Amino acid sequence: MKTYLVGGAVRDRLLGLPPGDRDFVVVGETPDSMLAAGFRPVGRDFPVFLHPDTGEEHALARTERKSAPGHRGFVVHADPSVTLEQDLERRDFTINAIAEDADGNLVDPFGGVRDLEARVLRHVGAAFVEDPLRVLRAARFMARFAPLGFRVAPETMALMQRMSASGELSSLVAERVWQELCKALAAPQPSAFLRTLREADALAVVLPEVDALYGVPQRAEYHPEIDTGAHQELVSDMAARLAPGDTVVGFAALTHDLGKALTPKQELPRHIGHERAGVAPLRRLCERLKVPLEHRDLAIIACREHLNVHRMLELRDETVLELLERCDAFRKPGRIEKLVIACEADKRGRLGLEDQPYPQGPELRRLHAAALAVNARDLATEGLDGPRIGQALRKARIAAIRAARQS
Ligand SMILES: Nc1ccn([C@@H]2O[C@H](COP(=O)(O)OP(=O)(O)OP(=O)(O)O)[C@@H](O)[C@H]2O)c(=O)n1
Ligand SMILES: [Mg+2]
Repeated sequence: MKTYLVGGAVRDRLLGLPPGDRDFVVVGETPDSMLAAGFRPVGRDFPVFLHPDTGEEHALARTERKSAPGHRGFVVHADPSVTLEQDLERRDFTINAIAEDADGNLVDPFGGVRDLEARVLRHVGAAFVEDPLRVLRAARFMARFAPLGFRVAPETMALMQRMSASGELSSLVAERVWQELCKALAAPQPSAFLRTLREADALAVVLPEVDALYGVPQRAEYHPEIDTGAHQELVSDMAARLAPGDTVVGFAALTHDLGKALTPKQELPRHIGHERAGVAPLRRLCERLKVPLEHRDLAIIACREHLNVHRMLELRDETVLELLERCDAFRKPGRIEKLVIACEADKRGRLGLEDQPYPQGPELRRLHAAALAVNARDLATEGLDGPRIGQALRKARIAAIRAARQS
């Protein structure tokens, strides 16, 4: 069987990055011969099979890579006459179109190694336009590779702009868009995802709520030199630095200020009420992209509460408890940690404040731990019951918060 390693695994090894999933392409086989060799099929529309021992994905060489509405992946036609080169020709980027045989020899007909060395993300050929998702893929590769010095080739950017103008991007299914956004948030520089999509005129199509922040001035006393769009970029990159790979924190950091696009447009805006105004566009975005509940819930909390967390040191003990209650922090204790990091990213994601400490974070963690240590069972043994136990619990928690603050 003629099997080649292809795509991300070859690319990342050549870049000296740790290996991720391995994808293989198989030449000269049919679905039947794969099944006869013990491979297991994946899905219905994919000529992709799992290796009987390793479980790794093996795709038949194919000449079409169209995405179809309603399908998560490609509708493809594979037949045993398709050559390796024909398969590589229809892939997205030259750096993803390098194959490696079992002896470690590279097959690189489109100059992928050269582009890796030159740090260029370049489309392979005219077939690039077959899948509009590739505009988003370009952006998420930039989130990962911009720190290594990569840029998008001008001819590829021009093609991406034409793809955006064609309107096809709006036909992408939610799951595929969310998957690319998630990969960008898990990368070291999510801002490069946003910038690449903006340059390609695609951000307004796939994330209009996020796009709306560009051109909106920031509150003057914070950093008048940049707009709210640039602020969300800095905050997203800071979140990626403080919690690498944590897309729940990353999504909350990205979306915490969506409301600023809706607060009155003044020359020196104060954005009063933006934390409440942001919830509606955030919910809309989450519904459209079918954002998982854990991501959605933290993002809504961060949006509504980020100002309270920043004001943490001045809040009354009762208000701290209310903040914890609104975060559902007693039933979901892991949440406060993530909220704190998203808020820290907001504060430190400001020009000149990158290396400043964020004392509100440790303080909220400490008070949360103190309030969590009070439990209803202890109160029940004091003979309380029903609604009185709820009141007693709140009182005891407020007392615990006060004691922790004074200690
Ligand atoms: N729309 C797409 C999706 C995938 N591919 C090809 O299929 C390979 C594997 O796809 P995938 O695993 O999604 O991407 P990787 O490049 O492997 O990146 P990752 O490291 O995220 O897995 C890609 O390298 C590329 O050659 C493509 O051409 N067009
Ligand atoms: Mg891969």
